Amino acid sequence: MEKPVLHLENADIYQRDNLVLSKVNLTIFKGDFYYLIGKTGSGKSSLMKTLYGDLNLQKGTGSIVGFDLKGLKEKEIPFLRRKIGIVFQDFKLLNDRTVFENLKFVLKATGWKNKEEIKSKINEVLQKVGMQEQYYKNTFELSGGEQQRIAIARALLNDPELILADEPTGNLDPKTSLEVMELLNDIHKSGKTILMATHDYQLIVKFKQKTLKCEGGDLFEVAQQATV
Ligand SMILES: Nc1ncnc2c1ncn2[C@@H]1O[C@H](COP(=O)(O)OP(=O)(O)OP(=O)(O)O)[C@@H](O)[C@H]1O
Repeated sequence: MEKPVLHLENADIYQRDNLVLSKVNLTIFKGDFYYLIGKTGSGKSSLMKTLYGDLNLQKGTGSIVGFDLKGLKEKEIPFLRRKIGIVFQDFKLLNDRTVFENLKFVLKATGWKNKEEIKSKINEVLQKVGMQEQYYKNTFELSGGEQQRIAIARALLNDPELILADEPTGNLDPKTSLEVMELLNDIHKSGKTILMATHDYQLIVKFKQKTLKCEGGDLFEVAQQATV
């Protein structure tokens, strides 16, 4: 049987000593797209943080892109993060450099050395997000939507097995949110696996996907019509 990209079994998600989500069971296969919804404070970001190694998995079992989350060692985290692409609400770009330098920084930090290969990879991901003309700009010169496109390009650099997007449209106006969502939708259609936390009901209705909900300390899958 095909190995899942992400598998959690009876996983307890903690913030310090607080149990945020209990006994989470979740399996995501290559090519899946899941929304993660739930009220403020219901545990979406805590789950995401556990998945990218920012919070420890203390109880239960979990594997993600071939890494065992239980007992994940500090030194393994950079290697885990090379195999997942992370997109944040606040973009988290380096604002003292250009678009090109932001992307080059990540490639260099993940072992890329050849100048031509670096240039060609950066060109490839910028083309995917429709930003190839803007490579020389400082990131602070870009609009929010453009910054998020660059953050998505950055997430694609190492051809990740899974993209974790935590409220990627949370700082964007409704029209720009739709454009960024269209981009994520295209990336999904090209074969990528995506888990996206969102509050944005407009997007959930327009781009129907499987949906997980955090509520009352539980995580469960909901039918489309029950997502409100
Ligand atoms: N750094 C922290 N230390 C302790 N508790 C935290 C921390 N961050 C979040 N929490 C608590 O964990 C619980 C879940 O928060 P979390 O940020 O995962 O929710 P969320 O669903 O992502 O919310 P939002 O939609 O507002 O981003 C909340 O009760 C919150 O107060």
